[in-house]
Amino acid sequence: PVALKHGAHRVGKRTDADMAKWRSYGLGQFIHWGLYSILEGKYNGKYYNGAAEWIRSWKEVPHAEYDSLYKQFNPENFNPTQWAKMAKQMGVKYVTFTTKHHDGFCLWPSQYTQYTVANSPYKKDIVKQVVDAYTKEGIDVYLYFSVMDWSHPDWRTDLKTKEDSVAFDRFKLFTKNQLTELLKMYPQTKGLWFDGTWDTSWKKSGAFSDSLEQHLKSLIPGLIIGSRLRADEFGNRHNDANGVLMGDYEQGWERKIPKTYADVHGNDWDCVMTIPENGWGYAEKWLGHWKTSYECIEMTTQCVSLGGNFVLNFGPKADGTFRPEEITVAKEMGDWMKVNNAAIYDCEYANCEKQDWGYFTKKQNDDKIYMVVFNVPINGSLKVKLPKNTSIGKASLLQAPSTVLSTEQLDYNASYIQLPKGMKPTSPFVIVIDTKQQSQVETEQKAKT
Ligand SMILES: C[C@@H]1N[C@@H](C(=O)NCc2ccccc2)[C@H](O)[C@@H]1O
Repeated sequence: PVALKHGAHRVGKRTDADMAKWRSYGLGQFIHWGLYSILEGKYNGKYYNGAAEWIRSWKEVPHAEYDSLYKQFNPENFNPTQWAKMAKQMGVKYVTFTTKHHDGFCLWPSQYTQYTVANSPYKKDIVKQVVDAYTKEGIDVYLYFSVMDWSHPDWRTDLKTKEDSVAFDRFKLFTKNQLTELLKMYPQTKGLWFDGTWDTSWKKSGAFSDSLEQHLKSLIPGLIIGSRLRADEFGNRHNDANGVLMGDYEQGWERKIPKTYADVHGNDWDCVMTIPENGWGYAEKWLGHWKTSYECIEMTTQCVSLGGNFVLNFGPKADGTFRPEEITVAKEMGDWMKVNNAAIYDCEYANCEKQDWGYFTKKQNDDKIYMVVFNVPINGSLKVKLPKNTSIGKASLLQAPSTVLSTEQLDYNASYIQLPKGMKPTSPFVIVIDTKQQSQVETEQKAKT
C-alpha cells in the first residue's frame, strides 16, 4: 500500500452508536431551497434545460442579475412546522437541508459574508427554523454545504498561479469559518452533506480537507460526514490511493442506485434522488418523466435491500410552498410506510440472492427477513430461494400477522409461498419470514422418523 498522511483514517464501517442510528434510517428527505427557486428554471421567458439550481451558470443569466435576486427573497408562505409535519407523515427519519448551494447564497445569517438571508427582505434565519422544526418532529437534521461558491471572489477551480493559491487559501479559511459557525449555531446537526468538491483546486487541497474534517468532528463528536468532502494528498476523491473509502459513508450515488451488493464494496452509502429526471431546485416545468410514489417506494426498498439509505429531494417554491406533485408523493409514500415501515427501518442487506418478485431486507440485530413484493407471478406463488442451509419457518403477511401463508419446501433452501386465494394486491406488500437453519430441519425430520 501507498504511505498516506491524508487518506482514509479507518478501514470498514464506523461501529459507533451515532453511525448505527444513521444506518437504521432507510428513508430521508433532501430539500433544495435558495435564490434559484425564484427563477424556477427559466429566465426572460426561456426555459433552462439544465438542473434548475445551476441556472446561474446558464449563459442567458447575467451574474449580476442572479446575484441581486436576494433582494426579492421573501418567502411569505414559509412554514417550517408544516414542512416537518409533511416529512413526518412521509416517514422520513432524517432531512438534509441546503445551507449554501453553489451560488454561495447563505440561508443562515453568516458573519463571514453579506450574501445571506439576513440581508434579504425576509431577514430571518431559515436554517435555524428548519433545524428546530424538524428536530421537534423527531427527524434528525443534516446540513448540505457546497464548497464550490460561485459568488466568492477567492473561489478558484484550479490553482495555476501564486495568486490563485493565495486567494484559495483565503477561501479555505472562509469555508472553515462558515462551517464552524454552522456547527456552533446549530449544535443539533447530526452530519454534513458536502457537495461541489470535484474541481482541481479542491483535489489539490487534500491535506486541508483532512484537517477540516477532523476540526469539524472535534466540534460535534459523532458528526457524520460522507466521502464527498475529502481528497487525499494525491487528489484522489471518495477512495484514497489505496482504494479505501474516505469519510463515514459513500456519497457517490447521486441519481443512481447500485445494481448489486458487490457495487457498494462493504461501505455504508446513501442514494440521493430527484423526483423529476434531473433538477433539485424548484422548476416550473419538469422535463420528461417524474417519479410516482410507487417508483419511489421501490427505490427506497432497493436501497435498503443493498444496505443503504434513500434520500428523496423536494424543491420548494420561492414562497416556501411545495408543488402538488411533491405533496402527493410524500403523502402516498407515507401511507405505504405507515403499514410497511418494519421492512425499511432498522433493516439491512439480507445476503439472499435477488429474485423477480421483489427485494429482501433483514432486520438489523435479528434473524427476521422481509420480502417486499412488487411482482406476483401469474400462478400466485412466489418462488423463494434463501441462503444455503436456510429455510422458511413461518411466512406471514406483515399487515396481517395472523395470515400464515402456505409454503411448499422444494429443497433445503428453496420454497414456494402461496398467496391467499382471494388476495389481489394493489400495492407492494411485505411477507415476513422466520427462517430456520438446516440443522434445525434435520432435527425435526429425525424427530418424525
Ligand atoms: C445533490 C446535487 N449535487 C449538485 C450537483 O452539482 N451535482 C452534479 C454532480 C453530478 C454527479 C456527481 C457530482 C456532481 C446538484 O446541484 C444537487 O445539489
